[in-house]
Amino acid sequence: MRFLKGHGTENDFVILPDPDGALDLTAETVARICDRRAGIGADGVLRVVRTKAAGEPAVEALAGEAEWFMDYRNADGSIAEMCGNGTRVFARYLVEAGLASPGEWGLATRAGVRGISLGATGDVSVDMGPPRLLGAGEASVAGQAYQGRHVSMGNPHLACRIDEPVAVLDLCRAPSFDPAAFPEGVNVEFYRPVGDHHVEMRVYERGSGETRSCGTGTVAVAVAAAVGSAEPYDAYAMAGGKLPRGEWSVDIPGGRVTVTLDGRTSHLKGPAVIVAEGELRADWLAAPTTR
Ligand SMILES: N[C@@H](CCC[C@H](N)C(=O)O)C(=O)O
Repeated sequence: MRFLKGHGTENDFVILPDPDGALDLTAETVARICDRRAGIGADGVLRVVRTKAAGEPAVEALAGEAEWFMDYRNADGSIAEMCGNGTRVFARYLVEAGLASPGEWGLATRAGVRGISLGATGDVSVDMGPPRLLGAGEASVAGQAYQGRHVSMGNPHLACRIDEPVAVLDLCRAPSFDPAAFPEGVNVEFYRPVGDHHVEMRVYERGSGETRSCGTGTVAVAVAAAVGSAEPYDAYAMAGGKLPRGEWSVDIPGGRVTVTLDGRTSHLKGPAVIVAEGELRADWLAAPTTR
């Protein structure tokens, strides 16, 4: 099985080209590939498949709008709706492989079609769609509770503002949250304002643990920071289309991205790097997991 390795602000992925949807990619195989000691190691897998061959009727219905589908899997093998950094890396791969042209085009995801904009080299910009503010939530780390905003970017986020530098948080263990409020699980971000329209952030991702960056999380944080505490939580949830405006710099452990909110939608801009390519051995793939 051919693979490539890439990252976007050190959120790293194994890319599996599967244009015709021939791969039977199980959760166990994804978890083995993403294992950082016994596999290649990654925060997730990006399966590159033609939208018409996605194998999921809701995605195949997008084939008229987007030639390619990003089938994103978390490191534990679970399936997620969206991955912001993944869209940039996926787009850079398609262009480098000659499967798409520099310019503007749509990419299918489980959260819908996302607008990609990129040149032959350099940063990739993605129209991430309108963030949805869904109310309040709470996460706890080492017995300390933090209040946050529930933001949907197609996938669920809980963006918690903290007053201390994000570096001091102990994210060796998953933050706890109310499973009744987040039945599908949640990606938990902690952010602190460090300047005008500038925040630092760390994230504990559903299905992958702490990562060095999370694109959908950076947008969720920019929205939470823009809304601040001035508005009651439900006011934004109920006010259709009343989204904030402004450009935000979000510092994550893996670098910096720019998030632009224009009152209607959100844009994420940042780097995307293809690092390596190779072949997964058939005998390793076929062998049972040994520890
Ligand atoms: N790292 C991603 C988000 C990946 C999915 C997430 N872990 C989930 O389960 O929702 C990003 O860059 O957005």
